Parts: sequence; C-alpha cells; structure tokens
Amino acid sequence: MTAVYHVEQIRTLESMGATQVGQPLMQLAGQAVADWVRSHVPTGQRILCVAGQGNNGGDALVAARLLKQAGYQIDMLFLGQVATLPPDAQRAWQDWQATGQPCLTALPSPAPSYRIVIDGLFGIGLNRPLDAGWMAWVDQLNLLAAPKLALDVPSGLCAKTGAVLGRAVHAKWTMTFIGLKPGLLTHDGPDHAGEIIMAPLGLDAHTLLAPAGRALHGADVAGLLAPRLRNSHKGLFGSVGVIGGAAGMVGAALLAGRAALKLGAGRVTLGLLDPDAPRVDHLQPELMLRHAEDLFHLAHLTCLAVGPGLGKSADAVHALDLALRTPLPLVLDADALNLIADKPDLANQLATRQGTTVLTPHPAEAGRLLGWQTAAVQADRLQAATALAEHFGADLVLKGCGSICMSCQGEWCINTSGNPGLASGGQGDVLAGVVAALLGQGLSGFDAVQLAVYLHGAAADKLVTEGLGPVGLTASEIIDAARAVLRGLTKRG
Ligand SMILES: NC(=O)C1=CN([C@@H]2O[C@H](COP(=O)(O)OP(=O)(O)OC[C@H]3O[C@@H](n4cnc5c(N)ncnc54)[C@H](OP(=O)(O)O)[C@@H]3O)[C@@H](O)[C@H]2O)[C@@H](O)CC1
Ligand SMILES: Nc1ncnc2c1ncn2[C@@H]1O[C@H](COP(=O)(O)OP(=O)(O)O)[C@@H](O)[C@H]1O
Ligand SMILES: [K+]
Repeated sequence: MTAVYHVEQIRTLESMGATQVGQPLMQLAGQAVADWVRSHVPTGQRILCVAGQGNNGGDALVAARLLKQAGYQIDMLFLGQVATLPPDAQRAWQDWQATGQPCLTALPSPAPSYRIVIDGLFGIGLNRPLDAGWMAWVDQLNLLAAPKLALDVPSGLCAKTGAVLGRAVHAKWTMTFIGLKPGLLTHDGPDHAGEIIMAPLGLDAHTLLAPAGRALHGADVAGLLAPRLRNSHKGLFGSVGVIGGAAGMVGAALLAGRAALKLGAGRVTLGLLDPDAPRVDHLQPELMLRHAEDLFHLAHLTCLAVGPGLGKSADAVHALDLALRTPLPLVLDADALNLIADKPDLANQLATRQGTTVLTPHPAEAGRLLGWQTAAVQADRLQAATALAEHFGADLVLKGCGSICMSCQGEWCINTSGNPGLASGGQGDVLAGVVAALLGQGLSGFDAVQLAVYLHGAAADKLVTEGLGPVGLTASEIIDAARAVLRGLTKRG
C-alpha cells in the first residue's frame, strides 16, 4: 500500500516531523536530492539547479551546495527575491552564497549542455496559475535537452489535482518528499512527473498520520479472488447480465459480455435492445444473446451491467428503470449514466437503492451526473469522485489517466496502471464487463472496481511491453491480456 496525502496533511506532517527527525527537513530534502544525483550522474558533470521563491527553491539551493562540494559543476539559477524567502530557504541561500559561487538570474546564452536540470521553482506552495513571466521560465526549462529532476512536484503542476496551472515542467523524474500527493498520480500528473522517487526524509508518515488515500498497485488487489476449488461449478462464479446493444451499438454489449466471460463469470447473458441484433456471437458463442426485456425473467442472474451501447430510447429508459428496481449488484456505464443525469426520477432511484451499485463514468459522464462542466471535473477529479460517491451512495471509478476508485464510504485510491492505448472506443465497455465479472464472483463493489481498474490498465501495459500499441490497441485485445494479468494476481490454490 502506497500512502497518498493531501497537501494540507503534508504540511501537518512537516511540522510533526521537524521535531521527530531533529534536523531541518530542507537539509534532508537537499541531501536526498544530492544523494540521488550522485548515484545517477558521474561527478564533474554540469548541472543546472533552478530555485524559485519558496522552500522548494530552498531544497534546490541545499542540493546545489552539496553537489558543488561533491565535485559537480553547478549553474545556480535563482529566480526568487532574497528578502522574501521563507527562513529555511533564506538560510539555504546564505549557505550557497558562502560557497562563493554566483547566482544566475538568466540562463547562459547559448545554453550549455547540462547533464541534468534540477527543478526547484514551485512545489506544494503553488497556489494560482503561472503568469506569463513564470510560464516563459518553464518554457525555457522545458526547451533544454537535459532531463529534468523535479523536486517534490513538477513546477506548475497542482499537487492537489494534477492540473497544469498554465504551464508545467516536464520531468523525467520527480523526487517527492514525505509522501505522495494526489496530483502526481492523476490527470496531467503522470505525464509531467515521470518516474516518482519517494524521499521520506526520515519520517514514518504512516505512524504520524493516517493517509487520505492510496496509490493502487497490483499488490493491493493480488489475492482478492480466491483460488478455485477443483470441485467448482459455473453456478459459483456468477451469472452476469449485460443490458445494452441498441441499433448500431451492439458491439459495445458484445465487448462487455466477452470481457465478463473471460474474466471469470460463470455465465453471461446479453440483453440487447436492437430488435435486429444477432442471436449468436460467432466469435464468442458461449455468450447467450437475448432481448433486453428477457433478462428480467431470468431467475439465475446474480449481477447486471447496464449501459454499453444502451442508447437513450424509451426501451433503454425502461430497461434501466427495471434494473434499478432489482436488488442485484449493478454496474452502470455510458448511457445508463447519461440517462440518470437526464432524468431526476432515475437519479433518485439510484440514490435510494439498497443493492451494490458501481458507477463507471468518464469525466464527461461524471460532469453530466454532477451538473458540472467536464473541465470542472478534470480540474479536481478527486473532488468530483467524492461528490459523486456522496450523492449517489455508490462505489465508482472516475476514469481517465490516473483513474480514481472511490468507495461509497469515501475511501479512495488512484490507479497507477494503464497507458494511452486505452484511449479508444470500446475500452470502457470492457471495463464495465470486467467489473461485472468480479461482482458476479462475489467481490464487494469497491474491491471489484479496484481489481477491474487495475487489471484493465495492467493489461494495456502488458501489451505495450510485448510490443503492441499503445497506438492502435483495441478493446478486444485488452480482454485476453486482462485475463492473463488476473492469473498472476489470483492466489494459488
Ligand atoms: N512540506 C514539507 O514537508 C517539506 C517541504 N519542503 C519543500 O517546501 C516546498 C513548499 O514550500 P513553500 O510552501 O514555500 O512553497 P513553494 O512551492 O516553494 O512555492 C511557494 C512560493 O511561490 C509563490 N507562488 C505560489 N504560486 C505562485 C504562482 N502561480 N506564481 C508566482 N508565485 C507563486 C508563493 O508566494 P505567494 O505569492 O503565494 O506569497 C511562495 O513564495 C515543498 O514543495 C518542498 O519542496 C522541503 O523543504 C522539506 C519538507
Ligand atoms: N490515457 C489513459 N491512461 C489510462 N487509462 C486510460 C487512458 N485513456 C483512457 N483510459 C481508460 O480507458 C477506458 C475508456 O473508457 P471510455 O472513455 O468509457 O471508453 P468507451 O466509451 O469508448 O468504451 C477507461 O477505463 C479509462 O480509464
Ligand atoms: K518543483
């Protein structure tokens, strides 16, 4: 379990920790940076250290001094005002001055060939969008060919939300202090942070403060599904129904159904809305294809996924209404969510239903459900996911880069698997089918959503590692890869 802390909690930890470790944390931060650089960059190389006007800049100043002492050529670009530096950073500036080395206020022209750039412009103190002047600095840094090591957070990235506030440094690595921040993991965070290196600064944050959330890794979901007994039968693994597949969108329901089947559901029946829908899936003849209404007459169903290719017809509304009235665990995706956003009576039914419900909105669907613009959802994904869970009392995933899994109780984690290979039509249908398969196998809503989201992303990562995609990865390919990843995550019997 990798803990994630809100920025305010990091501030609390900072004040608790200063007494615990008995040294200024900035010294430890600078030391951690210098140690990392020394183990990755040969001594004597030229390094650019950039410091801004807060304690993030102080970290860079400490690191610069230690690296200078260790024999590196350091260009120290200081973009703060000495008079207004916070006390620890002020001390770091004085210590740098004592080395007799200059502080640059502009990049040398032409820019030297640096081995690495250390970015200490802004950290968790960034509190508003960068103005044109600061954006120009970030642009200049990004234009340098050298890889960037961001301190704590890539400058310009909001540590809370992962939104770029005007412009942000594209780091190859981010050394983050004390604990992970949500913004490193979701939205624009992963693209800007690169590889994350944790520097706890001698603090055992966990023992000081309960984290707000977690980063979701394979280890967190390994073993959620128990190994199957030899004396098993299909009735033990759920009978999943998928409702959707209106005219022109039958494929969406097929994808969800195939995913449910290959991720272990005992039986899968599709309830298709298209009156001319095929009666058999020739690629996956194990699937049972029926009309949507028929599903409500099947006594054996243990779980329903509603939405893939559902459309918004009167028949779709009727089917959704019936589904919400069943006590079955439900997965609601795509147009099921859009209909709920449109129709207050359906929304009310959802908010008051007793059974397990898992919502799988992408940001636009989440925005419709909340009455927010999509951009507002993306501007604070964690807040949007929290608001959805509170409003509907459902477990959910807010999809996209760094998908947020949120329980109906407000427990959350941010997924670390996945890549842009998933940004293509049909991938959400597959995810809905995987969630349904796992609900059918008896997992709780929140466990099912975490395992499904992790598997879905890890399947895409597996394919990319094997040389497929990310451009052109198809949802169909993800299904088989997810099955293979699940095998590795299931407890051995
Ligand atoms: N917490 C910890 O445990 C530890 C923290 N440490 C380090 O401290 C960092 C946090 O330091 P910090 O609070 O001084 O904030 P930081 O990110 O340097 O920048 C704030 C400065 O920028 C300014 N400013 C803000 N937005 C702006 C904008 N858009 N455009 C222009 N200016 C803007 C803001 O000024 P304002 O104008 O808001 O008064 C302020 O001057 C943290 O990330 C980590 O690196 C480590 O030393 C050890 C452990
Ligand atoms: N850049 C990305 N990184 C990680 N996961 C992604 C990315 N883009 C899309 N995904 C995932 O792919 C799926 C796409 O779902 P959705 O947008 O509903 O697709 P569709 O409606 O076409 O089936 C979601 O699970 C989402 O989290
Ligand atoms: K930074």
